[in-house]
Amino acid sequence: MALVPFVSSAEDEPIWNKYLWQKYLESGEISKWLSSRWLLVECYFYRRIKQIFESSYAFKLYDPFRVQKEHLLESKLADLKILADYTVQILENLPKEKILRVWSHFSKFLKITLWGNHYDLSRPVQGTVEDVKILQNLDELDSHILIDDSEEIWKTLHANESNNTIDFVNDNAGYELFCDLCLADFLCTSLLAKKIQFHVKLMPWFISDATVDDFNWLLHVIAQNSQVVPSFSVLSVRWKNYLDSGIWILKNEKFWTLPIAYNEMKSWDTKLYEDLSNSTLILFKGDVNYRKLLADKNWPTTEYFKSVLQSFHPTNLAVLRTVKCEIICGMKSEEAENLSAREPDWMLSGNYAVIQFDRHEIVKNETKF
Ligand SMILES: O=P(O)(O)OC[C@@]1(O)O[C@H](CO)[C@@H](O)[C@@H]1O
Repeated sequence: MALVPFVSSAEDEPIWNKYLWQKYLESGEISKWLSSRWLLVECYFYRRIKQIFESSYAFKLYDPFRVQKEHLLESKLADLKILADYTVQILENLPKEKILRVWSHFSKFLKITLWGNHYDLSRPVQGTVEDVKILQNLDELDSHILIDDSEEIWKTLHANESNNTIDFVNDNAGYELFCDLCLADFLCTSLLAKKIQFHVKLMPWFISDATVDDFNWLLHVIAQNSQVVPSFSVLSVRWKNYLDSGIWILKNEKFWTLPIAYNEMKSWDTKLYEDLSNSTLILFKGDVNYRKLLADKNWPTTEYFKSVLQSFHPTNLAVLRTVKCEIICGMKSEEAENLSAREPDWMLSGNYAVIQFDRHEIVKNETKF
């Protein structure tokens, strides 16, 4: 069965169809469900679901995954409260803290948002996501972080003093998004960030990816529970203030729901590439973003992160990802083989993670936007 072109008045239709046409020209045949690249087929599948609703009058904006996403967040409300209490307590004392302690908080918030990526509905265990108590088990989880470039990220943010713009390319709604917002709050309160842009999805995507509605709904849920959870009230007021004052900006560009690898972003969406180039740091979250950074290729596991990014170097960038599919880079020699011998499914289990960083270096003849 073929991946037929889209018939839609949506703004992403021409670019989707141009991409499918280009694949046809490259291979000489129409892309098919069973023989095309995994990334293309998966993205096409979710875009196709969107098209079904798009063409209906009453269900144009319907999100078929909303119930699942709401259920996941509701089932995690107790953990949200624990994290909210922790965040409020740390941030209240932050101005008095010494720099070394601020670093240790930074590293903790990074790890919290890293493991938040575990809560992804595209790979549920028997209909629900297997629970890990992130905050309570943070230190034990350290041995499962295979690559940790947190210090490099910290140095980069410090080098630019308090002038940083940070871009989050978010992943899952609900608990993971809540972790992202706690990190973002930490970055603003500690003056490591002056402005933060969140990039969420334009349409329901990979079941639990966050959309603008999910973002607003999360804020609504914590505001609604403010009476009973005082830390929700603190965060809810502060986060609304960040958004109202333009310190936090919410975006949902069409590029994130295209099947295009990031090394091709500059030619397919120059404006987005330019916008990201003005940032101090881009934080990519999750497995699919990782796949797009690596152009979904099976690189040698020891290949440098910088080289797998190919031509994608808009600015400093980092990826925080729990490992859920069989591609990875930047590992030490024989590390992957040793892990495979011990735990054959380590690349699929989501029990391992990476924090990888690429420092931006201006290369000769590069146009810096
Ligand atoms: O991007 P996320 O939320 O971390 O992961 C999404 C995911 O579950 O979906 C894909 C399979 O459909 C895999 O790449 C990955 O395991």
